[in-house]
Amino acid sequence: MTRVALIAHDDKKPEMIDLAQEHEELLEQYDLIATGTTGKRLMEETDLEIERKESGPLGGDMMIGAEVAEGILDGIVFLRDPLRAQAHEPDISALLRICDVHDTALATNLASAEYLLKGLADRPVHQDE
Ligand SMILES: O=C(CO)COP(=O)(O)O
Repeated sequence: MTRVALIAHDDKKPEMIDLAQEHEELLEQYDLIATGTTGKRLMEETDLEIERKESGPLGGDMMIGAEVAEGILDGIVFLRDPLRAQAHEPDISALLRICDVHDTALATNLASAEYLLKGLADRPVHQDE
């Protein structure tokens, strides 16, 4: 099953919730994971089942990065706040870097998130899945 991570910084959580509500049928087809608070908010506002990792500042980005390194994650929608500094910036940079290392699909704004979510639905499924 296609495995997708959803992450949003606080000021971007309303956008993430709108995105998930708009594409709920599509997202239901995916195995979803999220950082702690993003996952909690999404499950409150949609009927989606989401595996929650730690909150971002407590290591959630790194837990998702570990899945990228393991090769078990197909894509990430990470709605970052471009206007506010984050205390866990090193973790965020590490997650972005490991996505590039493993060529994992990563969308960091709404416009690209829509392409990513729709594109993953059309992608050829690997034989070992
Ligand atoms: O900080 C985050 C990503 O860097 C998101 O974490 P939360 O979903 O727990 O708010």
